[in-house]
Amino acid sequence: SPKAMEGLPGSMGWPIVGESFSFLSDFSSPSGIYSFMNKRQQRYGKVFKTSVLGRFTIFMTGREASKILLTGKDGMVSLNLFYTGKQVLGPTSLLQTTGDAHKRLRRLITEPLSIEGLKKYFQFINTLAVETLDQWPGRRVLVLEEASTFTLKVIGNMIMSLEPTGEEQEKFRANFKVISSSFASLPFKIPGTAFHRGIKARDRMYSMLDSIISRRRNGKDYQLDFLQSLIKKHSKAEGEDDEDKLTDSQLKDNILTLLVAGHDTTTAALTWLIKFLEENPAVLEHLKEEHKGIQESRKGGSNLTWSEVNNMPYTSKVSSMSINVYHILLAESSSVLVTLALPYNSGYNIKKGWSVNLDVVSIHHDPEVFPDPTKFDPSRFDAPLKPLSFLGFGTGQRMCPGINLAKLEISVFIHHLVCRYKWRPLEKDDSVQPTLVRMPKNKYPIVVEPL
Ligand code: HEM
Repeated sequence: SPKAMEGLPGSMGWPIVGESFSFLSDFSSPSGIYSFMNKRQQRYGKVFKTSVLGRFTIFMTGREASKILLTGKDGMVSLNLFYTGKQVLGPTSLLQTTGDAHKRLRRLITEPLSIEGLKKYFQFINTLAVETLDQWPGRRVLVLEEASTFTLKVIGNMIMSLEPTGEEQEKFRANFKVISSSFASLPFKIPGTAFHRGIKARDRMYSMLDSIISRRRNGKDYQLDFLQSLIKKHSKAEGEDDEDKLTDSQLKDNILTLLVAGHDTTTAALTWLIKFLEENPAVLEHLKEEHKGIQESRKGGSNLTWSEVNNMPYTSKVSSMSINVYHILLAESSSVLVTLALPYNSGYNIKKGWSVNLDVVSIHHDPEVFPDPTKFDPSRFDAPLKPLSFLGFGTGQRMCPGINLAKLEISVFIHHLVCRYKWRPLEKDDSVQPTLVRMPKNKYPIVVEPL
């Protein structure tokens, strides 16, 4: 309550609405919530309290704060999802577990996301990128929509061998979109609301998974995908009591978790990158040189190979750069599970149960690490960075397990895009959607021509 937070620097704003209006208006502006944070940091320092979107909360920034919240002892904080997000994802989602249970679950469900695990999906991703781009010339392309379809088809295929076209794919996409838009909706579960539609779509998605799981178990269907390996290696047989194995509910909750955690993030990263390349011609030229070089050094075959995609140093820096400048996830929101001392010798404690946000945007603007923080300069990744200064994929026990997949999808797509096409935007509008994952409001419309 505001009373418990008395004495802490910061302001709770107006009764009920708190500081939500200034938060939301800064959120949708091109500079994002950085201006909200920056104004308050100037006034109160690196730790301040506020009241936004119905939550009394603390924002902290800086590497010391990240150390406490991200790399501290496991079980000190848990992810602070919205009520609707928790309900939609289900109680056994990786995002809702902490401590040893989190470690165990994470080991089981993220196994196929290792570099070696991804190798067998490379050809699918490569062909899909070529086929997607073949459809781009000669029409108005909404990059955000196209990137969304591409990343969803990739993950649908990896998880359950969904074909990129057909009735099953359409149903899967329709349900996923409804689930996704209910994730941070108002918490009213009555017919007609986004939350109610989300729960219904989640139930339909789970029925679809139930029937696939049952076909796989009784041998009517066999595929070399993520679901098959989970069923074979890690799922509980009836009556079995092995903590290291998953029940069917855990399996479904966590498949949905991978879909939700991996989709909007990769879609946004790919879209921002394409936008930034067009706005930074020198970087685009340098990137093209890397990719043309790869093409020219190929003897005979014209297809991108697994070893080539793992050797694109400039592309890797450019991808990190776009995440660094354009912050896909702005803050990490946690609930504190044990009382912790606030950093920077402030003398205050954060009490058990409080909500704390790590402001990642300000960390990425730290002039001591990034002297010209808004400049699109991939050479900033030439030398190793100071620990905890780039948190685009988080760090510590909860560091993003999808980092290799995201980088693979982006590198393959960008390779084919810059080798074969040029593009220009149809509108100049830098506004962003007021959503959890930062995306361009106009979906970045472009026209494309073959080179
Ligand atoms: C560019 C794309 C992506 C970005 C920027 C991103 C970013 C992040 C960040 C910042 C976290 C929180 C880390 C922490 O708390 O320290 C996270 C967690 C997570 N990400 Fe990603 N992610 C991306 C792609 C993916 C993909 C493709 C997948 C999987 C298909 C994925 C699955 C997850 C999961 C399951 C978690 C939760 C991990 C846990 O709680 O242990 N992400 N991601």
